[in-house]
Amino acid sequence: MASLSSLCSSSPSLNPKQSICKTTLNPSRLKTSLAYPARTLLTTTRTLLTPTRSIARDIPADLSKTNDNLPNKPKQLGLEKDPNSLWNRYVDWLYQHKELGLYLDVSRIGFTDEFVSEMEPRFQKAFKDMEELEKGSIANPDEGRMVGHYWLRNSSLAPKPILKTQIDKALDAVCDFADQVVSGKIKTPDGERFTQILSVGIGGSALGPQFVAEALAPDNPPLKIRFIDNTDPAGIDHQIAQLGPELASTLVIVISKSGGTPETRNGLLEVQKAFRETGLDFCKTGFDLRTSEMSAVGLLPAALQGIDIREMLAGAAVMDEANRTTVVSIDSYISIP
Ligand SMILES: O=P(O)(O)OC[C@H]1O[C@](O)(CO)[C@@H](O)[C@@H]1O
Repeated sequence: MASLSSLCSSSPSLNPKQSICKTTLNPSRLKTSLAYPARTLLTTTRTLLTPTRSIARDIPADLSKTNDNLPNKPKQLGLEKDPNSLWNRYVDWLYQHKELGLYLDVSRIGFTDEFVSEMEPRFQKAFKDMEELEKGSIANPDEGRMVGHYWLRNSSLAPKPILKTQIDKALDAVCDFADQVVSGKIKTPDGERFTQILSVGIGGSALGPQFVAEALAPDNPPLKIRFIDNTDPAGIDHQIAQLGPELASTLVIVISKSGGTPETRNGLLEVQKAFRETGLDFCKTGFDLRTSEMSAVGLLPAALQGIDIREMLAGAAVMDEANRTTVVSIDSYISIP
């Protein structure tokens, strides 16, 4: 059985030197660190903060002064008012992907048929560029980087066999680690199950996991997740205070693609301090990754919440397939009968 101490020292699958994405795509690495409490001498003195009320709620907006009342406002082409035209436009422009149960209604966006025609060459260029990206073209010339997001969803698309192997191995490692945490094989140093995840990261290193947690996590996930995604000291204190005694069974995940973002480091230092103040050690391990919601950065928090990440990837691959169209027209949309 994997133990926490072995994990903290050198778990082979999580060893930075064996990172999949680090050596795969470019030297710039995303670092994801895991930290665990080492003791449960919990004597927190932090108190919950009283939520403040937004001042905007106290000042009613004057809705009589909308843009519609401004003189000389140019008529926005493409915004139909007639109910029949609106319905036809809806029927023409509603996108539906039956397998995914996805609907996208762009009919209320104020573009005209002429605009769509004018943009056609640019659409075609975008489709071509996407095709090249999937094949491994350099998308970031400064850093000589390929963009492998599509391969994460379907590793057989990776342009080199070694990339495929590395992607598959990383996915296995994430699944294995998450399974062991969720099943309780990997425990806190006191032999308790982990109950909480605290994700520390900012901007792109927080938004994907936040979105997935909101959209896909079960109502009662095996581990609940919370985020420190800004530098607001009161907000950080609030997150830590809300953990209460469960700080002792919290798995901290620190995400940063550069590894040098001051805000993320501040968050990490604050969490470390909270551990220290409550008598908990903050032992670290880490692995280097590429930044993408569909890389370990997003997959690990998702798997720890009980989300079937292989299914999530399969769904994304189906959406990728749908996006490989080269047609932007009402003909490519499914009409409402
Ligand atoms: O992932 P890193 O390197 O910590 O960088 C985070 C920063 O990168 C961005 O995600 C994109 O530039 C910002 O929103 C954020 O401040």
